[in-house]
Amino acid sequence: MSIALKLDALSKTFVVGKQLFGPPKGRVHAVHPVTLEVPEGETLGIVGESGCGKSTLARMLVGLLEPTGGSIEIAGKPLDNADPAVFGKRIQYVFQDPISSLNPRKTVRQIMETPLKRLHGMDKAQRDRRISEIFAQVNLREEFLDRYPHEFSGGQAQRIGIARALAAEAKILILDEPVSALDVSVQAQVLNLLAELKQRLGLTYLFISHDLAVVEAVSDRVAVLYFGSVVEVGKAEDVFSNPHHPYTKLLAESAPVVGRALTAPEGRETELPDPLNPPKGCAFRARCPYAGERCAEEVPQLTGEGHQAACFHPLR
Ligand SMILES: Nc1ncnc2c1ncn2[C@@H]1O[C@H](COP(=O)(O)OP(=O)(O)OP(=O)(O)O)[C@@H](O)[C@H]1O
Repeated sequence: MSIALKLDALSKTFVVGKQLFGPPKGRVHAVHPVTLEVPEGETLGIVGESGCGKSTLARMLVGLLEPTGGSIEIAGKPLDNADPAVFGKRIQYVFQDPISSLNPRKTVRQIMETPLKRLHGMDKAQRDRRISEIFAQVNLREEFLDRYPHEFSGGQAQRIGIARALAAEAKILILDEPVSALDVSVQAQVLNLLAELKQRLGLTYLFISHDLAVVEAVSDRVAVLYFGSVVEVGKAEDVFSNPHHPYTKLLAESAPVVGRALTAPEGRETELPDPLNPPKGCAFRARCPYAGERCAEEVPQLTGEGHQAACFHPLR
């Protein structure tokens, strides 16, 4: 199977509190070096609490943020220093909040036309034909084309967001919490549509979400992010039913109540460490019931075949 997306030691550090004179106040390692391969046609779920680096990772993948280190390859071609249009044709982003991610001053037709003109140089007749084709694929009526984003329900607006991403003809979509702003009944419709499009168009998805139940249902594999690092990766059914990393177990036990604070064993921290003052060793150790001396000294790396975890005391 060929590899759609390959990340090699991809990382992002933000410099915060820049001063005119003197050193910056600090650095936030939002994404530690991440190495991952996503085979063509796979849905890779990415889960983790707020602040663990999901959006930073996703933004680097679509060229919205410049990586500090490492590289991104799509279908074997590096994307280093690529033009935004090159990113756009290879990988597209579907945003969490569909209505506010669409330009409120443009009609849906204008929104759809932009990528067709800019990325594919299509003339008017070609654009009209392509827009009709895409609208049929996402089950939207063409009469919607002359309306503005605020005239739509959340579910319709998310279909428009998906339609816009399809217009670029990219084979990889980053779905950033694509259904979490929608009513439960509409969530299922949008997830079914995404599944159908993936089959029909041979797409590869990165599906980012807080909602483990949704991620488990839609993903082939899952990567668990903690404090900017992938701490566990494996087949979706294995990762949640048989977690190897104590953090994944904590996440799985906290599901499916979205937004509920994670619980921790008595006497243990419940919060993420301070990103400006990261701990030495394993970033999860203050919350971990199994933490020992080695965890305070060394950063565990991903180990294992297929199902991998970055832990000195993995659960079996
Ligand atoms: N522009 C920035 N400057 C400084 N720090 C940043 C910036 N963007 C993100 N961060 C920090 O990087 C870390 C990762 O943030 P990120 O938004 O990627 O997490 P997330 O998992 O997507 O969170 P959420 O689910 O809330 O969107 C956090 O500590 C955050 O405060």
